[in-house]
Amino acid sequence: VLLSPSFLPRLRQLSAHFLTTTASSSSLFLRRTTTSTMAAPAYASELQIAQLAVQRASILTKRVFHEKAKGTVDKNDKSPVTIGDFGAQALIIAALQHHFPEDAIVAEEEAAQLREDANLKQTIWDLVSSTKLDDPAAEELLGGPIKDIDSMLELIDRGNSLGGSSGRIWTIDPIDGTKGFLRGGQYAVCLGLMVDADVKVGVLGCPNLPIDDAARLTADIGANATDEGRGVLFSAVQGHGATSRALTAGALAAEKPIAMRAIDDLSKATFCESVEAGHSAHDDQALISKKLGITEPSVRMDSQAKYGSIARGAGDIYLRLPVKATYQEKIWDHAAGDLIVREAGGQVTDIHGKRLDFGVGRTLANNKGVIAAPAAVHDKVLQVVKEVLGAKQA
Ligand SMILES: Nc1ncnc2c1ncn2[C@@H]1O[C@H](COP(=O)(O)O)[C@@H](O)[C@H]1OP(=O)(O)O
Ligand SMILES: [Mg+2]
Ligand SMILES: [Mg+2]
Ligand SMILES: [Mg+2]
Repeated sequence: VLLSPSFLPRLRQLSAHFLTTTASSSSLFLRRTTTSTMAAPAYASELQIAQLAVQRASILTKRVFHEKAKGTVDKNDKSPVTIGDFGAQALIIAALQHHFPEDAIVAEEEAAQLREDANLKQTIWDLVSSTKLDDPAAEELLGGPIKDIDSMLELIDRGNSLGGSSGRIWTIDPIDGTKGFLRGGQYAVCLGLMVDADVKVGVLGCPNLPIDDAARLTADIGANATDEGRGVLFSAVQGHGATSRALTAGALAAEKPIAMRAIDDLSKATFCESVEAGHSAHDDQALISKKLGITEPSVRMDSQAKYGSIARGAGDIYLRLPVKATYQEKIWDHAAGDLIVREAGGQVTDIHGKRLDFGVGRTLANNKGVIAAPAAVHDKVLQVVKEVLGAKQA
């Protein structure tokens, strides 16, 4: 068994785990857990690697924003994609490849465009090869630097899995909310692990959200702020709750459990939605909010930062009603946020009340729209969504 190929990745995980616990802490307890027969918490290794990988990729995105003229290039679908998206995806996949080489990966970007553009490729390589966690043990745990420029392209293309309903599949959105990122507003670096289509681990890096979990969402969230007091890393493991911690440039900061706000009076709820009117139906959402008795205007923000924000009670409800019947949501836009909200005491469904189905490929082909709310009031919100959308069809 020890020499079988399938045991090798596990062996690497175990030795990696030992390395962090001994290198980053002198705690006897931590060291004992790695050597005794005590069971490690579920997905502990996956969670730790995912958190550090997202943290390292977040450093790269911040560097792109601050150091570069944002490097916007056109993708075929005309969405803004930056050197940050490619660079962050390369760094995350490098860490996954190092620890879990047999896992499949569904990631948003692909390297085809870089292969044809030597300048762009070189710009991204310069960034990727010089972005490190400033904690040497943590950086070493992620496998250190990528070998060369061709390896970087191959790593980016490792994210081309078609997804599916069986086995271990990671999903990555290296920059979610590219438009928010370009505006200096909200965006998220997103990573989730699904096992047999069930999200087991979810991590969201939100460099422009306030660190303070108690900061309520306001209309100018993240606008033109400095980095001071900002940057949060949300995480969840299925069955083990959700947490937040400050996003750092090195080792992981101390974590705090997070929970959705208990709201018995829906009129006091804060609801959030996309900035982009093309991504969700602002008019329908305004009507639903009004019917729920909410008098405050919605808080508009880009990316899965919305999921993280409601999970920690900074807001309460996230509505994403379809604009076009044909658009299929992508799994990387929802996997981590779905788990984080549900582990914080929320419920996430589509507009028909169905849980999001991550097992049918790269898109959520079996779902339309998203409704995320505290579990106790989700049914009420769903009922109003159905009323409003039903009335439109009638
Ligand atoms: N027509 C659309 N409807 C819903 N979501 C969309 C649509 N077009 C793009 N998106 C995706 O919505 C996400 C951003 O959501 P939000 O508006 O909540 O910030 C992005 O991942 C974006 O994809 P892309 O990254 O390809 O631009
Ligand atoms: Mg995109
Ligand atoms: Mg996205
Ligand atoms: Mg993206």
